[in-house]
Order: sequence, then C-alpha cells, then structure tokens
Amino acid sequence: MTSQHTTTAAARSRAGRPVEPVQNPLPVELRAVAKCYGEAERTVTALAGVSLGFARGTMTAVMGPSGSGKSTLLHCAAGIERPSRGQVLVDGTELASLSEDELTVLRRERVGFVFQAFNLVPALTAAQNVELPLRLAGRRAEPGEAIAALERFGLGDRARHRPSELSGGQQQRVALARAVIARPAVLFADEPTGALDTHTSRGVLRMLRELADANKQTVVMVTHDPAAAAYADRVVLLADGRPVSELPGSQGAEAIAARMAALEETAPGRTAVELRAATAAGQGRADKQEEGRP
Ligand SMILES: Nc1ncnc2c1ncn2[C@@H]1O[C@H](COP(=O)(O)OP(=O)(O)OP(=O)(O)O)[C@@H](O)[C@H]1O
Repeated sequence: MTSQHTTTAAARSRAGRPVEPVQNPLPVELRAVAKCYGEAERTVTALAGVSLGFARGTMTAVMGPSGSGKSTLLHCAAGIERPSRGQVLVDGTELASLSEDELTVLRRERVGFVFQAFNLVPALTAAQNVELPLRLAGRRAEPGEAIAALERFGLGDRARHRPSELSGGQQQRVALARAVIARPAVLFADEPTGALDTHTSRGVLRMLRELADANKQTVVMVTHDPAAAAYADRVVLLADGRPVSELPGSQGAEAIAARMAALEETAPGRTAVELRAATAAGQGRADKQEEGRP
C-alpha cells in the first residue's frame, strides 16, 4: 500500500552520490502503540499494541465493541493524546520527537478531526466555527469560503446560527465542514454520522469517499454502523485494544455486520487468538450469506 514515489532530497547521500531511493512514508503509521490510563491497580489498557498504516487516498473504518479502544486509537493517531508506548508517525515524522508547539503546528496543518462531541465554539456562528482552523493557521478565509464548505454539507442557510440554535445532526455537519475546510492530508472522524438520519448520513459518507478518491486525502473514521463502514476501502475491527480482524468495505454491510456480531458474541477477556478465531468464523458465515448459502 505504500506509495512508490521517491523523495528526491533523500535520494542523494551527503557526498552527492545517488543512494537507495526512500519510499514516501505513509501519511499515518502506528507502530506497536499502547495506551494506558490511570495508575497501579486502577490502570486501564485502552490500546494494547496497535500496528497499522493508513495509505494516501484511502478511507478506513475502525469498528469494535464499546470500550475496545477506537476513540483512543484515533486520538493517538492524530497526536491529540500521547501513547504510553510505541510510535506514531505522520508523514514519517515521529510525533514523540516533536515539542508541544511543533505538534500543534503539525496537527493544524496536516490533520483534521471531527470529535464525537462536535466541540463547536458556542459563542461563534456556524460560519465562524468553520473558519476557525484557517484563522488559527493565520490564514484569512476567502469571501464565501466558509459558506461554500457549509453548503457542501447542506447547511448554507444556517451560516449565521450558533450551535445552540442547530440540531445535533446540523452541529455534526458544521464540525465536518470545519474539519475539511483546510484540506487536511488526513481526516480523522469519530462517529461522523452518529447523529444523522440515513439520507444525510449517505451524503456525508459520499463526501468522505470523495475526499479520498478525488483529493487523495486519507480518511480514518470510527463507526458502529456497518452500512457506513461499507463506504471504506478497509474495515479494521478492534477488540480489547487490538486489531483482531480486517476486511474490505466492498464486502458490504452484511458481511461487516456478521464480523461485528462475531466479535460482540465473544466474551471479554478472551485471548487475541480466540478473538481472531471467532471473527474468522464470522467471516465464514458472511461468505456463505454472500454466496446465498444458509
Ligand atoms: N481518559 C480516560 N481515563 C481512563 N480510562 C479511559 C479514558 N479514556 C478511555 N478510557 C478507557 O479506555 C478504554 C477504551 O476507551 P475508548 O473511548 O477508546 O473506547 P471506544 O471503543 O471508542 O468506545 P465507545 O464505542 O464506547 O465510544 C475504555 O475502557 C475506557 O473506559
């Protein structure tokens, strides 16, 4: 999945001789990332060693039972939280090597994030909320830029409303417009369609798909909805803080739901090997369904 392009600067040694070309790094890569909260006997292991890469121009859905570590994975990958162990690399730069200020700049310039709780600023209008990432980056929004972003999410007529004057689904779409306005290389979205009806949800998912296909942005979203996950190139299933299974979104919502069901049937505390076996069994059931077998 790694891009085959080479970096020219890295393609020469100090002596000026050509050296082995260095492949472009993945936009986001996690290497054995673990995250624990709390101390001593109150320690909770939210991530127990996650190694995943997200390629340019792809859309990935992260699924798993409640508490399996999905939001923590997104927060660590986006540099919002620091892992307890392991490495997170954005465009090949290890986040732990950055100061807080450098991390803030990288997040602002490379990463967009849609939070479960939307995190809109209550005192600002929808349009002002959408413009915020540009202002924080020291850029003045072009006239009509925020309205255009809101229009893409069907909210052109709500630009002057404050969050308290919008429904949950409308606030979610303002949060999406805010996350995409600066065209981040990587967009993380935690339940981006959680508050939306089926019709609006499809529109948002098509938009996210387009960001990956047309703009070559990398989209990573957490979802509980197999129909939403079916828009992704790749569905990663987490259990107990680890990826235990993966399937292409093109297998469709039923196959994804079957794998999820297999995971949820599995009692907490099972080993990763047992979880893999259970999800493989779920895949067998999904394959039979796809083939029309009982
Ligand atoms: N700040 C925190 N302090 C202590 N424990 C936490 C904290 N954040 C998350 N956890 C714990 O880490 C584990 C993973 O949480 P996380 O929110 O990543 O799960 P999730 O899969 O996103 O869940 P959900 O689907 O319910 O949103 C859970 O057991 C949770 O209770």
